[in-house]
Amino acid sequence: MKHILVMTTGGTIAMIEDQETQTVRPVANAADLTQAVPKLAEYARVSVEAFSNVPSPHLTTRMMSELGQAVLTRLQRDDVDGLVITHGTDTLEETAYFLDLILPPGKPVIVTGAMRSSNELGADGPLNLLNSVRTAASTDAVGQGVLVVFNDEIHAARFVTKTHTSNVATFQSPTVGPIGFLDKRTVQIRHIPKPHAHIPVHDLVPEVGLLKMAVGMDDLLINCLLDNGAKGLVIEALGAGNVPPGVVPGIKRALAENIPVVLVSRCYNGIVQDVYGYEGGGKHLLDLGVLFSNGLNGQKARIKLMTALKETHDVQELSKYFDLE
Ligand SMILES: NC(=O)C[C@H](N)C(=O)O
Repeated sequence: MKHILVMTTGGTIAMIEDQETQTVRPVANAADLTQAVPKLAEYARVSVEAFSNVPSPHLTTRMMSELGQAVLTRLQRDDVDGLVITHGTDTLEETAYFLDLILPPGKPVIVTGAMRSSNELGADGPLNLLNSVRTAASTDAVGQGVLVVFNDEIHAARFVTKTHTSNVATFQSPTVGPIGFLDKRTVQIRHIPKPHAHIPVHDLVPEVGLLKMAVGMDDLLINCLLDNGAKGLVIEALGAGNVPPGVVPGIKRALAENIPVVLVSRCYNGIVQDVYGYEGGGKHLLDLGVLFSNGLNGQKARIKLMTALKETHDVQELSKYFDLE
């Protein structure tokens, strides 16, 4: 039987709803998670280790780096066949993608969580945990990069995103869909993710801003970030990758100061491209030296830039990371 290590970080999966106040708060012992699912023993020998017990909006980039190192050392152990990380759903996709970037391909690493706290009717944590252990113990999951298992679906970390504030089917992979699913009997991985960037760093550069574009915006916020030590910018552009003309001087300033600018779209589906040649259009931005994100959403492009900046500040070199997913 395979040995799967469950590392707990916190999140709603490790919370209970207070009946009096109707608010949700962390429980004392996150390790209780596995004890609540005796069926785990049918699929693997499971041990549990608490990394932290925080709601995921409290996670810092330093904690993310420390988690990355903790996961790396556990994966190097001969007696560990795979890892499941339980995590709050709010920033789950960022941690999953960071791990996907820094970990060598090999033993399965699954990230999961819950939308309903452990004592709520229809709590989804136990089944998500069981399905994650089943996936981690599956030979088909070996070498697929970090996966997110949620609501009977298996998603590649690089595309999955939280799409709903409360629904248990919140995790979706826009444009590409899930790579597989689970049913009562089987774990089915139906699509193999393409090779992706591997950036074997130990931590991230935190000073990377993420800015969403909206009608009539100018470069005020970009200048504010640059004046306050930003080392990189990710712009969530309009449509296929366009910004209002008033934003362009800020982008030019960033590039002149050797601050890389990465372009993603604020659209839920699709990728940014050099389609429009007008002032602030994708072609104009590409010609200025803006990097395109190859389908990542804003928060993931930010994680990639924060990670890649540990390796190089050279825009040409950085572009190689963004050519890959
Ligand atoms: N469903 C959840 O886990 C949400 C929670 N606020 C968290 O991210 O920690």
